[in-house]
Amino acid sequence: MPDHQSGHAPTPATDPEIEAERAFLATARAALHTMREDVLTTATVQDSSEDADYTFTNRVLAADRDRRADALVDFDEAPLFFGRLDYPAGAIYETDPDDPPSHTRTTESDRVYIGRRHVHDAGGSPLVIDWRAGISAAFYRATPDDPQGVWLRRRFGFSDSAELTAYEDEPLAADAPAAGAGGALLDAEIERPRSGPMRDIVSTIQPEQDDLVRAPLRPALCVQGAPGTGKTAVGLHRIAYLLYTQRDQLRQDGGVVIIGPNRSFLSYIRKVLPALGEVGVRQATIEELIDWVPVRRVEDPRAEGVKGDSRMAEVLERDLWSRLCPPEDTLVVERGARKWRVPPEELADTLAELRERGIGYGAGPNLLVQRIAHLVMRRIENSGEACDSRTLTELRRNRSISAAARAMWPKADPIRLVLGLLTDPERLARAAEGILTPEEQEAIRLPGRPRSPKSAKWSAADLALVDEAASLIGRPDTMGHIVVDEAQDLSPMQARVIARRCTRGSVTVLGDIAQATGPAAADDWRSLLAHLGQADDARLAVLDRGFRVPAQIIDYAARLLPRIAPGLGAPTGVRRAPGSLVTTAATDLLDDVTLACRGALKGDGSVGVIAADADIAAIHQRLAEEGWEAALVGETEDALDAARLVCVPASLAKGLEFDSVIVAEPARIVAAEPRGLHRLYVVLTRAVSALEVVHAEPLPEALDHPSD
Ligand SMILES: Nc1ncnc2c1ncn2[C@@H]1O[C@H](COP(=O)(O)OP(=O)(O)OP(=O)(O)O)[C@@H](O)[C@H]1O
Repeated sequence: MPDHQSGHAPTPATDPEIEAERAFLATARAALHTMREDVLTTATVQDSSEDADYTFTNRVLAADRDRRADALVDFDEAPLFFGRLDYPAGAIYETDPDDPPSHTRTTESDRVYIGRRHVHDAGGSPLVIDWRAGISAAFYRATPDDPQGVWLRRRFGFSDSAELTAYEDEPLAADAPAAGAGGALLDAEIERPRSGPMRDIVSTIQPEQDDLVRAPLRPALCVQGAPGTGKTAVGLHRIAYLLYTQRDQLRQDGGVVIIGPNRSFLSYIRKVLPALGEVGVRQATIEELIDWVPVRRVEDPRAEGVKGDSRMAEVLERDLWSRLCPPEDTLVVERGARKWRVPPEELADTLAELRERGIGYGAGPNLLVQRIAHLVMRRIENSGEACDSRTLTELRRNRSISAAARAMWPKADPIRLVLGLLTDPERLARAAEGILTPEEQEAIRLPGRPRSPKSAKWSAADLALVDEAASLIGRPDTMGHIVVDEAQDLSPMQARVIARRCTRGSVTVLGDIAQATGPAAADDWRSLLAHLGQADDARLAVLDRGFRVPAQIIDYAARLLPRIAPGLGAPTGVRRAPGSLVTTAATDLLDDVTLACRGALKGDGSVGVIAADADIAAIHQRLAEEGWEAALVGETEDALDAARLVCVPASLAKGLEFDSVIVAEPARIVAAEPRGLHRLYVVLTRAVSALEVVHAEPLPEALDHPSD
């Protein structure tokens, strides 16, 4: 990172201002260390007896202590603070004539240091303020037009080993010291070469992003953003912010989960929240969230489209409730020497009345037993015999009554229910009549003739069906807040999976309609939000400044937009990088991809080679033969950490980024799937510095001859 202060002058290593800031950083680090030691040495044992309750309490207290200590770990590679706000003296801190001035409270100004976590000294005075605190918002939002009381904003520059090396001042009030043109540290941070997992952006969150990060828990927030506009970054920082402001409520409500499109992506983002001091957030794919059965099959796109359609919810509901079976015979209950009879019409009425109450299917059998027991008890009472609660308990356990209830309201298992429906054409035809066409019914049959859940080859789309069935039978566990990234790919049935888990409507939805590749993906946010149960009051926000991709590359990829998302405008790249885009007509694809890699590896940062799924293994092998250590995304979970050169199947490129990207044979990426052009748009927008498109076949027409 270049050294700059107040414009573009390099900061001399011996600059007394830098020395003073470094000394303060060392003080803050030492104070954080002491805070952690204090937590770790806090006694947690409440009672040393063997009493189970106390043992449990002790365990909870110890776990809480460990969590708090984890959140106070200082990171070698991340600076403890990254910014400073100067206010006129007395504006922030109360002045006590007995207190001598300090580094944060000088005679001219009150200084607020903004960092990853709160640090205070032994007397409890703040040294560093958590970026999520209310006062820190001005660091991200204050402008000369709206200084929010701030006199001067200072940003710090750090080396890779978190050594403070530079600062840059931005005067916000008219009487603040003037500075030259700033922004170099910000630009340098945004352009820093990429390698390994995603980093946090806490020091450079932009005002439009900050507005979303700090948006309240409700209403639901939906962010449409072009590639590289910071949606994922916003989602992760928003989680950290919400946990800071409403940790207890979120924990009580079931915690926070972030849902990403696949394991490689989740591995890519895994370090961001811990770097922000948040260690307990679950990161899962939607399949992991609803892992009813192991997924062993990739669904055919046509079947996936039908299985993901919300009409399947109706089919499942109809099939489940068709299991109710009004009795044909009179129920006879023997009790001692007497027999009590309930005719089938009365039992059928009871069944119908329960059904109309809108209870979950799973609650039915018990309630029905109770109702029938009551019917019998009333008969006993009418005969003059005195009954009490014991009579009712005894009747509820009566075998004839439970057998009748079981026959009328059979127990249901969600996995077996879906298995039965998708393997029995007649049953499916009954449940889907008037809802699915015969062709659609045919398309969603499970392959083979599986007899048991174990022998069936389930797909991810089947999981959402099982979850829907399970939700008709019982209630799933709910969560305090759910962030869904790449949400444009959710099928309506998957959206319903999420909707029923955030019953308080607390959800953040991030995505880009232009990047929707799922066969059942929505074409617009309003309809997806309706499936998420947020039709009425969700806030829909747009991010359109692209931080990842240089403008030249965005313009090139945006040629596809009129075809794939006619309503969406092209994003604005915040950087121009002349020469960042090269297209190479290859004579031999593998040779030319190899050549492109050789060139890209001469630069800094990561190199991603992206090709159609069917082609990537051959490319990977060829690069290995060249003697390069190339990782293959999808082969191991941490492929992105394993090497600088990474091969990526097009279907796993979503959400990832590399300094240089080489895209091999776009036409084959397009041809590989129904939404191939959308996939190509994703693939072309992964580069931070340079993109080389290598093609032996003609380029897709939309790219070669833009229609606008
Ligand atoms: N305010 C910022 N300061 C520095 N870097 C930023 C900022 N906002 C975004 N970035 C960087 O831009 C890149 C793209 O961000 P991110 O992955 O969050 O975008 P996205 O909108 O989710 O992209 P995609 O649609 O491709 O998944 C990341 O490297 C991120 O760190």
